[in-house]
Amino acid sequence: MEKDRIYIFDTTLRDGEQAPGYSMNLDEKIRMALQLEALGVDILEAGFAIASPGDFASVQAISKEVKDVTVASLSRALEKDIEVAWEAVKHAKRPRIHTFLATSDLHLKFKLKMNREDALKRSVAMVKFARNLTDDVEFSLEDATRTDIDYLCKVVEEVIKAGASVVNLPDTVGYATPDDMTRMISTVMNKVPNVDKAILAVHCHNDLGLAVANSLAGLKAGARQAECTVCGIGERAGNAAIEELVMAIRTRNDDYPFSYGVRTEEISRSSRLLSQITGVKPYPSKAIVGANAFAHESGIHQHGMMANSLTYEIMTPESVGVMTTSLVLGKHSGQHAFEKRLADLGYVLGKEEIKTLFGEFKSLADRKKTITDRDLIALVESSRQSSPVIWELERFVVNSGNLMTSTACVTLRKGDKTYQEVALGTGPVYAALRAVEKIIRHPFSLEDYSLQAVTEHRDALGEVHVKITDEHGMYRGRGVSTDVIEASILSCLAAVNRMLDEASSISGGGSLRPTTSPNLENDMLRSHSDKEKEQGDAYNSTV
Ligand SMILES: CC(=O)SCCNC(=O)CCNC(=O)[C@H](O)C(C)(C)COP(=O)(O)OP(=O)(O)OC[C@H]1O[C@@H](n2cnc3c(N)ncnc32)[C@H](O)[C@@H]1OP(=O)(O)O
Ligand SMILES: CC(C)C(=O)C(=O)O
Repeated sequence: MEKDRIYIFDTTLRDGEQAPGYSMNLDEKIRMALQLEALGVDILEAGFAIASPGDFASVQAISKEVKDVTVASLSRALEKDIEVAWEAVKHAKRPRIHTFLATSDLHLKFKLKMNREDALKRSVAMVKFARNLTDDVEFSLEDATRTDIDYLCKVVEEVIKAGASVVNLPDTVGYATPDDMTRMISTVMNKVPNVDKAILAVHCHNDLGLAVANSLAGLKAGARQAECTVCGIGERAGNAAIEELVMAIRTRNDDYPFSYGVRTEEISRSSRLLSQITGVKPYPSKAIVGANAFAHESGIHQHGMMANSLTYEIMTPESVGVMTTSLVLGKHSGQHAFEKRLADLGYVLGKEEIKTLFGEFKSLADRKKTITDRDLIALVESSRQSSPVIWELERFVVNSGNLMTSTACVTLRKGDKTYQEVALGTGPVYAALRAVEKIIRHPFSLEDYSLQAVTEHRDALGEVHVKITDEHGMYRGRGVSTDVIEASILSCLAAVNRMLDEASSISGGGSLRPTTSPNLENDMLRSHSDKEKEQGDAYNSTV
């Protein structure tokens, strides 16, 4: 069956730009227009030429730049507006004048102060006036969905007689439901005798979140032009989103058997350019173009996706120009996705190692919103460094401020006993390390301390390297945590454990042998939830 062709009328640069925060300058509008051409929209409403000299200049420039798209300018039903609109679009390969007048009694009475008869006459006169300038004239009955249906049919009939090639029936305030749209378009299709001489269009606003559903209903009932914007930007709650409308038609083509000229693989690029220009990103869960539209974090979904992407995706990311689906690792992820990501990173790990790492990963994920590849690498690498475990961190509290001496209360575990000490210091790290020193009762000096972020974002993992010395040698330690004090204590304990291990092997040999620098590296990585688990343990004694 030959599918009906629908026409996509993009109004990102007109109705979209009317939304606060979305103004674009001339250069930005041209870039966006060229991308919309690449996207394959049929008609591009480049602006409202009489609105300002800047709008005029951009409509004119876009008319000269684009080649494969009809370029329209909006104009009120006034001769001067129509003349200016024509001046702006006349250099386009396919120019269109889009003129409009409200037809609902509410708008006529309070805004335009006109009666129905005068509005009808003005509409007809202005379509004729525009037709003297170009063959392609679109007329919009503003607030059509709140217009008396018999009067609406009359206006449609008369403007078509006057030469309108497209008649648009907007849901200007987003009041309609899909049933209303079906009723309105079907009535016009059935009652207006010359309706086949023009294309009917829908232009739906999203005040009730129904703009795309209403546009689909209008198309199904017989409209063949849909007016929309990239990401659904536009007045108030916006317009129908082009990407949602087209992908709904593509994905559900049996129910909406239309063909269209949009190249869907350009959708993501168009949305990205809009964000880049306006500085406004679509919210993450925005359909089709939001950052999460093809991202899966939960274990059950990730497991299904790894078996067959159809389990949780109704369209491929490639079809809208997104490179790939992403399996985001976070606290809801399962072991299947965790193992796959590690394999992708080149780690071939045994079952036991995976199990241990997965536990550490879950603890880390409780603290960090998303786990990046660098977090995973830090996790694996940390676990692979062998370290003697003598002292372990149980918990700590630090008190610090610019007008006080820092204090730290640290609790360490050795075997099944816990030990606690309080120490002062010039800063919280120093205080914490002094408390460690008091607990272990083995003096050492801190020779070197360095802190760096190993991962990105605000909840980045901090990595601390320390070098400590005692009378026998120098020992290194490394600690990783989202809390820099914790990373500092962990790195210190890693070095301390190495130092004590060395000392015990010396005393085991009967005397403390002098050492050269053992240059040992020792890593620790912990999470708060490990600590929480342990909080039930009682303190046993204090040194
Ligand atoms: C539903 C829509 O999205 S419609 C498009 C809305 N977009 C915009 O308004 C953006 C661009 N607009 C503008 O820059 C300005 O409003 C202009 C240049 C068009 C007009 O500015 P001003 O002359 O200062 O008029 P203002 O905006 O205050 O008032 C609108 C006037 O247009 C009249 N008007 C409104 N719609 C129409 C129409 N379709 N046809 C004829 N006149 C209309 C109003 O009755 C009012 O007339 P009045 O000045 O005689 O009272
Ligand atoms: C001018 C028309 C098409 C409009 O933007 C609306 O009614 O929302």
